[in-house]
Amino acid sequence: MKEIEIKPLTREAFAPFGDVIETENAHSFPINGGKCTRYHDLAKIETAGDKGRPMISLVRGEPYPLPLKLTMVERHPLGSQAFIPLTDNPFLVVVSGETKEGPSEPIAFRTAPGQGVNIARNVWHGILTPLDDVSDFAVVDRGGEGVNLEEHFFEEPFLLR
Ligand SMILES: NC(=O)N[C@@H](O)C(=O)O
Ligand code: NI
Repeated sequence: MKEIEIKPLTREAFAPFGDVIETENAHSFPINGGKCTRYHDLAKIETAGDKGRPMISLVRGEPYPLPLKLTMVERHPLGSQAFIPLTDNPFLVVVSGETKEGPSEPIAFRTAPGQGVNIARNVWHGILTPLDDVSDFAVVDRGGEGVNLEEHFFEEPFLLR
């Protein structure tokens, strides 16, 4: 099994796959008489297809142990998908590029406390993978008609560590 090193998540490294949702180095400005700071326009929500619309859900996820055997990735052809942690627990973000034969070798990131991600439409990714403890997330993705899930199972799994 080929091993993949899990790296810290950065906006730059994740840029080809979507957005990192965090306050660090974000465009921000005071609102409400200076009582709040707005970290503005951090991610692009994409909703394509018939009756496409953005929707917000909450997800409570069980943690996965590491090293993790990655057998598949998925993608959503009709919309983006954002995971915004509601705890300080880290989670694993796995993405793959696209080749003529399908997803490329995956890249694995570990979030810092509070970091979220918005996975761009049609980008191959691993399913939500909390680490360390049960974790809650706000999920912003696409509702509407049509099939918005495509899965790819690797011939050989990868070991993420
Ligand atoms: N289905 C769902 O809400 N999440 C998955 O698409 C995932 O990427 O975890
Ligand atoms: Ni997904």
